[in-house]
Amino acid sequence: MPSPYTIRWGILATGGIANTFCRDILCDPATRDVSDVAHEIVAVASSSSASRAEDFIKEVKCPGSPKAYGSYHELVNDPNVDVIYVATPHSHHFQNAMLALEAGKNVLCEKAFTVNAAQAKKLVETAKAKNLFLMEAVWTRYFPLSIKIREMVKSGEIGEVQRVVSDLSFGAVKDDGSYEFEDSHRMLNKDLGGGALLDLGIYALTWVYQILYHCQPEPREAPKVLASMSLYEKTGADEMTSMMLQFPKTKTVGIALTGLRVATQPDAVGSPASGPACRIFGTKGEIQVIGPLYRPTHYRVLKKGGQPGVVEDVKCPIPKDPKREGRDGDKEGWGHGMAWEADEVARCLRDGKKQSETLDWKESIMIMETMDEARRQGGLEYPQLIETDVFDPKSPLNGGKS
Ligand SMILES: NC(=O)C1=CN([C@@H]2O[C@H](COP(=O)(O)OP(=O)(O)OC[C@H]3O[C@@H](n4cnc5c(N)ncnc54)[C@H](OP(=O)(O)O)[C@@H]3O)[C@@H](O)[C@H]2O)C=CC1
Ligand SMILES: O=C1OC[C@@H](O)[C@H](O)[C@H]1O
Repeated sequence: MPSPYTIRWGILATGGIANTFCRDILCDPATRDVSDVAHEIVAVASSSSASRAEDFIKEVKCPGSPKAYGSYHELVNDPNVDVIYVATPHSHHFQNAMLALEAGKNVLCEKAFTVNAAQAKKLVETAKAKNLFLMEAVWTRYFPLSIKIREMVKSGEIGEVQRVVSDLSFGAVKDDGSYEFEDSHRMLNKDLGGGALLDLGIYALTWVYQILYHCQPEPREAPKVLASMSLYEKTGADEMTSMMLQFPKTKTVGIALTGLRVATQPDAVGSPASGPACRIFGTKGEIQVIGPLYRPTHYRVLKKGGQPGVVEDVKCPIPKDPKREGRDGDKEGWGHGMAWEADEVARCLRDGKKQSETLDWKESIMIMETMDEARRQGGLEYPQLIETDVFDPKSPLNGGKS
């Protein structure tokens, strides 16, 4: 068997999702039936210090001898790195991804891609000009469950799809109504691009887009957007955003909901008892996706005229790597579902592709435009430092060092 195409990752930031991502890409690809590509972590950077990067390398039990850097600048200039994973808060994505692209590095950037569409366009222009790969890390799109559902929609399994309703909301408030997060936390802090829309709303929109936009035949049309938003009185970040997307040519409608005060599934995350988090309505039936919509592992197909109570009920568990030690007492081993998007990056690099067909630049920009429009209607603006589309390698968001 030919050896897998192995890509060398540089990890930019050492927070929660960087940890999960690294553990996932260090799982044996065979556990998810992958043999054509593989991953290696060759460098990690923390804006705090090189010793924080060293600690992180130990935390994720990274094999080999990855470099530990105390600045993002050093990381992007490491000649051994093929691709940078940007895992900072939303506020930082544009400046950090530009830093990497300007240094000639391919980029996988966490969601939401940027703070606004103008920034996303600048990233794309730069990737194009420098002939580099660039992708927004919406991992959910690469789940086998998502691929299967898009195939069912395209093949007409539930007839013509007319409507999608999707919701990703956290009930993150205590009994006294105050938030479980500090106001300075990235979920609520406008300096870090906080609020429901950029953090969670992107997934509700992902489900609308991957069905009603992505499954359209070319040329695909952009939606008209009507939004309602309520802002948290203490920080001004959005705590509830509801969007209606109308695609006039196909006469379809998507409703994307997100919020921090009420939960999609108040009983338990992943519980079907609270009902599906996404409903895809077709003329011959319906597909229901059980949440959470960022990491779904369960869907149902209901057919028109079917026997009452008889549904196709499908579970898609995320493979674990039994050879890796359990995480935080998780005896099942590692594997959270993030490796599929990393496999896509590896295949694109191997095949010389600069963007992923599953979430291409045009669609990422369009989703940012939808969020811009929701923010315009809702009156949500972020500080100029994080809204600017002017790249500054010395920006405090890049660690302030040149
Ligand atoms: N795909 C998914 O399922 C998930 C995606 N995310 C996305 O990942 C990104 C990061 O989220 P998460 O890992 O939860 O965030 P964390 O706060 O846990 O980590 C963010 C990291 O960014 C770096 N950073 C640099 N400047 C700042 C700053 N001013 N304030 C805070 N952190 C800073 C820090 O790393 P260092 O000090 O090493 O530089 C920090 O550890 C977000 O875009 C979020 O939307 C988050 C959770 C899940
Ligand atoms: O992307 C995400 O998915 C999981 C959530 O817990 C997190 O807030 C968000 O950033």
